[in-house]
Amino acid sequence: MNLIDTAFARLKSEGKTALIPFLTMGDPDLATSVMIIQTLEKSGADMIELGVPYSDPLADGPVIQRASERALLNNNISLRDCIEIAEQAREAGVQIPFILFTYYNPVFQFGLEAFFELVKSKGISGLIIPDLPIEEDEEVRQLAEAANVHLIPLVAPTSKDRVTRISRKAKGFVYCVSSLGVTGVRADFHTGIDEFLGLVREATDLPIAVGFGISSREQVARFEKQCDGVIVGSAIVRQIEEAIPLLNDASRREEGLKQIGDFVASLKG
Ligand SMILES: O=P(O)(O)OC[C@@H](O)[C@@H](O)c1c[nH]c2ccccc12
Repeated sequence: MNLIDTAFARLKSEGKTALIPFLTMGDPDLATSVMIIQTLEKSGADMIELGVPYSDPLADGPVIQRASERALLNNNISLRDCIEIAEQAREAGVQIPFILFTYYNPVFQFGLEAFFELVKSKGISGLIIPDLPIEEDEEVRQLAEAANVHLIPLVAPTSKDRVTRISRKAKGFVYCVSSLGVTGVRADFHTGIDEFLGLVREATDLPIAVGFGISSREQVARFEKQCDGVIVGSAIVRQIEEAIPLLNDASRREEGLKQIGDFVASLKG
């Protein structure tokens, strides 16, 4: 059994929807990332997407691009550092599942076998690689399966014809992208989003989660009816960005963490 499966099974029995925050690791620094992860769990996160900063985040909007730049410029953190953060958070008592979020290049550079050896031993339960299409993911999928790490696919409203093929191979949950374009807070979503979510629901027995552009309790509530999980990235990364002056001042760090935690708790309702 994988922590993601047990989390969704518990939430389903409670009639609840998972709140899944995303954060960029190493922003503003490694030690603070562990504290933010603890804060996210305390504030109601049911699992967390741990984002590996990357120099060319092609699918990311400005907020996450800036977070990646800060993490890479300030700390030049590596993929290994990011995975170590997951282990430190576990050692600090965080129980919720971790989903490592990385573009393919850092994994390829690291070496597939070595990557899954490391991931397996550090308590990572899921993996999202947004630029790895199913046509090229056979080797990664087999290694992930052997490491009991769920390779979670993305489906977009433009890929209706691929939903069935992608869902058939999916593990953990299916990530439904709510809108076209890059990540970032939005006022509204793709016009056909409701029937798209219905299409994905029909195509898989796995939980489905929706992400892109979600930043308020109202928007989370809107998707809770149709989805088993709601992913919030940029809105939370923006809160982290705004809190950096507090987080960097030891005497005001708790105040900064509370600011982030209160925002996440407000999404949970
Ligand atoms: O930031 P948003 O609009 O809340 O969307 C979630 C997103 O941040 C996270 O899942 C993510 C971060 N980078 C990505 C790149 C592609 C797909 C998804 C992502």
